[in-house]
Amino acid sequence: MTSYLRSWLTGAPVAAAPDVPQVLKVSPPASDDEGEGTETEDNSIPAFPALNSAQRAAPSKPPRILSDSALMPPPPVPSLATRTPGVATKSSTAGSSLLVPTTTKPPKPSKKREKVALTPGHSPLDWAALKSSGADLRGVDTLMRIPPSVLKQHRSKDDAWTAINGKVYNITAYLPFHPGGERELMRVAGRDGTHLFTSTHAWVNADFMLDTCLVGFLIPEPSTDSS
Ligand code: HEM
Repeated sequence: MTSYLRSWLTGAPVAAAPDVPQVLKVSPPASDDEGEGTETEDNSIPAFPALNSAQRAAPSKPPRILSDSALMPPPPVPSLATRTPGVATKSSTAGSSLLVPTTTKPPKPSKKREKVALTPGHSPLDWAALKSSGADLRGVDTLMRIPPSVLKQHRSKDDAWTAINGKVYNITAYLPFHPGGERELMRVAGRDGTHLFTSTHAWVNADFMLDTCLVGFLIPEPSTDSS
């Protein structure tokens, strides 16, 4: 044993040492999957980049440094503090390109919709109560076919009709209940008020609000041509 250690340390050839077990060199199987690999299989890891690759062939160059003119210009400084919501900035290079487009529109200097103080007993709830009270708000017995010439005859405060979306309503009873005021509502008396009505408040359901005031349907003026 001592002679074996000495020869191992000094590198001298080992003399016959029958008491020392032989170290066997065991090579692993060629492939884990196949188990029984052939001894000729090459398991060496390829060089990366490959020895015959273009990378290796190309002479190594230092990284290209861009000149100022080749560089992308820096982004403009956003002028958010001075920005008015919904208003585009004057210069497109002064930060507006960074701003998210907005759907908010600046308030239009349009005509103000005047809210009218309704007299006591004329709230929307009072109107709903009157509608369902069974009171005659039409003033006619049957629904009629009404041409514009007939509609025109009903344009006074005591007898006001108007046409909304092809339906003719007696708006006389509704006048004091109208949140926009009697005067505004009287503008459509005796004529087709569809356009004015929709452009003022398209969300209002006239069909429902005036259902008990329906007097008929607007028809085109019958032709006076006798031939
Ligand atoms: C004949 C059918 C009409 C009905 C049933 C009717 C009904 C109403 C209702 C329910 C409101 C309140 C809406 C709300 O608070 O959002 C209102 C408001 C108003 N209406 Fe009418 N309306 C009629 C016709 C008209 C017409 C023809 C005009 C104008 C020419 C008009 C002008 C207004 C105005 C200015 C308001 C604004 C009041 C506010 O801002 O609160 N309406 N109307």
